[in-house]
Amino acid sequence: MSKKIGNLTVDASLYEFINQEALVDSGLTAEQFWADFEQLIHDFSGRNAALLQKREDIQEKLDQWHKNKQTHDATEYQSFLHEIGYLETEVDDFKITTEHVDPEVARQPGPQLVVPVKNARYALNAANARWGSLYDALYGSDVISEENGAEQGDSYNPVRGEKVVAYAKTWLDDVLTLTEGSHKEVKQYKVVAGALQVDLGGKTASLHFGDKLIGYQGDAEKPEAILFENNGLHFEIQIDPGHPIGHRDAAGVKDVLVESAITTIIDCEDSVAAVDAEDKVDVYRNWLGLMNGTLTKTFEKEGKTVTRKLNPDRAYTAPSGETLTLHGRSLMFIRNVGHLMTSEAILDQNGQPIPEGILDAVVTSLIAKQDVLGNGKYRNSAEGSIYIVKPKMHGSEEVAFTNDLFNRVEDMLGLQRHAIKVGVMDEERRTSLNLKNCIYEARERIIFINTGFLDRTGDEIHTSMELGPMIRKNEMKTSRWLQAYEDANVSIGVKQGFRDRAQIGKGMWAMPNLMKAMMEQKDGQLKAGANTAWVPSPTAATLHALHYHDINVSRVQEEITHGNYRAKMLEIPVDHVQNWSEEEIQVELDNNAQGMLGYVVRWVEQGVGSSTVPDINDVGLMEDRATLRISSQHITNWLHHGIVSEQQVLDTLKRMAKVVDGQNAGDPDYRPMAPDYDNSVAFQAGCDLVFKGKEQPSGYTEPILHRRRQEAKAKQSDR
Ligand SMILES: CC(=O)SCCNC(=O)CCNC(=O)[C@H](O)C(C)(C)COP(=O)(O)OP(=O)(O)OC[C@H]1O[C@@H](n2cnc3c(N)ncnc32)[C@H](O)[C@@H]1OP(=O)(O)O
Ligand SMILES: O=CC(=O)O
Ligand SMILES: [Mg+2]
Repeated sequence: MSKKIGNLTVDASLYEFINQEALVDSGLTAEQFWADFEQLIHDFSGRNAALLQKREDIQEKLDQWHKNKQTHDATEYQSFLHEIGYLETEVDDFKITTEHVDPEVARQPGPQLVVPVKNARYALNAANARWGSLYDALYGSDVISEENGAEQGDSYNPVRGEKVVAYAKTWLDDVLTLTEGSHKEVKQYKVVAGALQVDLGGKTASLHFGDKLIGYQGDAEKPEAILFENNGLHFEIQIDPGHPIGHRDAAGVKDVLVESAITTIIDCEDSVAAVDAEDKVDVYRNWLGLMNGTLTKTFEKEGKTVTRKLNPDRAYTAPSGETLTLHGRSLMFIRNVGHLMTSEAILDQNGQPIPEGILDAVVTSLIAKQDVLGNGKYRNSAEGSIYIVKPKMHGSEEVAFTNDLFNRVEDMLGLQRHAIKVGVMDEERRTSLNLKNCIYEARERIIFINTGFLDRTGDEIHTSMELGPMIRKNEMKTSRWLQAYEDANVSIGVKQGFRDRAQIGKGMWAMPNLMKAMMEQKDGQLKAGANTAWVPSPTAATLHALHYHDINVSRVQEEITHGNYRAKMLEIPVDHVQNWSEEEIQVELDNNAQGMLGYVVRWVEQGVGSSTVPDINDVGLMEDRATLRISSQHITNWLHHGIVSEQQVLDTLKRMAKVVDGQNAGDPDYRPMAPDYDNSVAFQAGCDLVFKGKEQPSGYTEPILHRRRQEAKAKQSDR
C-alpha cells in the first residue's frame, strides 16, 4: 500500500511511521516536511546518479587500460590515473575545524562497537556496552585458558573464577599501582579524605598515582564501588561481600566494571538486511527508540524472561563531596547506507525509487533531532550533534555531495549548520588515494576517518580485476598496499588536525570467539596511531578497552612520522608467480565459497545481515556484506583468469552448500540449499555473486542480495 504525497509515492507504513512517530515533537509539520523532502529528492537525485555513472566510467577505463597493456608500468599507470580523474590534485594544507564534538569522540580514545540496528536486543546491548564486567568478559572468553580444571562448563567453576580474579588483579596492579603490595592482598578498600586507602592486613597503602581516584558509590568508609580514571577511561572496583563472587574475595570485590564501548555505530548498512519499506521502518523505529529512550526488548535467556532497556547514567560522589555523573550509554553514531542503492519505499515524480542514502540521511537525522531537542529520556550527544557514518564513498566529489546533502537536511529539519557530523569510511581505493581532499570537503563536520579494510580489500580486487589473478585472501592482510593504506590514513588524519578533535579509527576484529588472539594483536592498531578501533561484541569492547589503558594514543599520534604512501598504495596485489598447487587452489576456493554461502543463506532466507560463519578451519568469522564482497570477488577474479573453471566453481559451491546446510542443521527455520539447488534462492544468489561478479558495481553485493531477498520474501509469503 502506498500514498501519493505531492509528487511522491510513499509506502503507507513509512508514511505513517514518519507522521505519527518520527515527526512527533520535532517542531516540524508533516505538510512542510513532505514538501521539503520532495524538493530535496528532486535536487539531489540527479547528482547522485551522475556520481554512480562516473564510478562506472572510471571502471570501464581501468578495465580497458589493463586489457590493452602487455606489462604493468607503475609510473605510466599513475599518470593514467591522473588523466582519468581517479587521482586528484591535492588541496593545500588545512586543518579540520569541526565544533561541538562530544568528549567521547575528541578526547576519549576507546573501543568502537558496531551493531546491526535491526536487532533490537543486540542494539540495546550495544548502547549499554559503555560499561562492561571485566570478570564476565574474561570468564566467558578464551583469554582465560581452560587448562588445569578451568573449563567453562554449565555452572560456575571456582577454579576458572580464581584465574579470572588473578588476571583482573594483575591488571589492576598495572593501572592502579599501590604504594606497596598488590591488589591480590587487599583486605579492604576505603576512601579516606578523598584518597584511596587499602588495608593489606596490618599495613595500609594508597595509590602510587593518587589522582586516578575520581569517585565512589556508597559510604566512603565502606564503598560499594570506587571509580578511577586512567588515560581518559574509567573503571570501577565493585565491592559487595554478600555477592557470591564478592563473598569469596578477601576485600569483597565482586567485579571490575570497565568503561568499554565509548562509541557505538548503530548500523543501517553492511550488517543489516533491509530490502523494502517494511524493513526500513523496522530499522528507523529501532533508531527512534534508541534516540528517545523508549526501545525495549523482552526475550528468554537461560530460562528467564528478560526485558532489556537503555541503562541510566551512573552517579558517584567525587572526592570533593560533589555528585559526579558519567554517561551510562555508549555515544551512538548511525551508519547510513552509501550512495549506491535505491529504495522503493519512496518513488519520485517519475515513479523511480529514490536513492536510499538520501532517505537515510533525512530520516535518521529527523529521528536524531529528538535527541538534539532533548525530547528523549536520556541524552545521546551532550553537544547536540548527530553522528552519521557514511560508507563506501569514492573520492572527494562524493564526499562533497554528502556534505551538501547534510547542509540541505539541516536546513530542512531546522538544525544548526554542521549539527550533523560525518564519519568518513576510508574503504574505497579512490577515497584512500585522495583522502586529504575527501577530508577537505567535509572539514567543518568530519569526526572520523576509519579504515574499513574489508570493503577496501573488495574494492582492491574489483578495481584491478583485469590485471591478473589476485593473491590469496589471507595474504591480503599482510600485503604492502594495505599497510600503506593503514599508515596513510593515520598520517593524513594527524596532519589534518584530527588529534584531540576527531577519531582516526581502525577496522573490525572479525573473529568474535578468538579473544585471546585479539588481546595479543589489537593493541597494534593503537600503536599505529588509531584512537578507536572496531569490535564485534560487548565482550570484545570490554577486553579491547584494556589496550587503551596501556597505550596513550594521543602521545602516539604526536610522534607519528609521515611518509609518501601513494606509490605503495598503488601496488596491485596480483600474484605474478601463480605457484599454487591444485590443492591450494581448491582450499582457497572452498574457503571463499563456504564463507560466502554461510553468510548468504541467512541473509537471503532469514534477513540476517551479520553472522558468525565457521571458516574451513572451523574458526567462527564475523561475516557481513564487506567480507562477502571479498570472497565473491576473489572467486570471480580467479574464474576470470582461469585459475579455476566454471564447473569447478559450481561443484565447489554445491559441495559447500551441503557443508553449510550441516552447520545449520539445528536451526528449525533453516531452509537447506542442497539438493534442490535450482530452487534455493540463497544458492542462486551465491551463484550470481560469483558468475555475475565482474558486472557488479565496484564488486558490491547489495544489488544481488536485495533482489534475491525480495524474491525469497515473496516466496515465503506465498507458502
Ligand atoms: C566490515 C564491517 O562493516 S564490520 C561492521 C558490521 N558488522 C557488525 O556490525 C557485526 C556486529 N556483530 C554481530 O552482529 C554479532 O556479534 C555476530 C553476528 C558477529 C555474532 O553474533 P552471535 O553469533 O549471535 O553472538 P554470540 O552468540 O556469541 O553472542 C550473543 C550475545 O552477544 C551479544 N552481542 C553480540 N554481538 C553484539 C553486538 N555487536 N552488539 C551488542 N551485543 C552483541 C548479544 O546481545 C547476545 O547477548 P544477549 O544474549 O545478552 O542478548
Ligand atoms: O566497514 C568496514 C569495512 O571493513 O568494510
Ligand atoms: Mg565497510
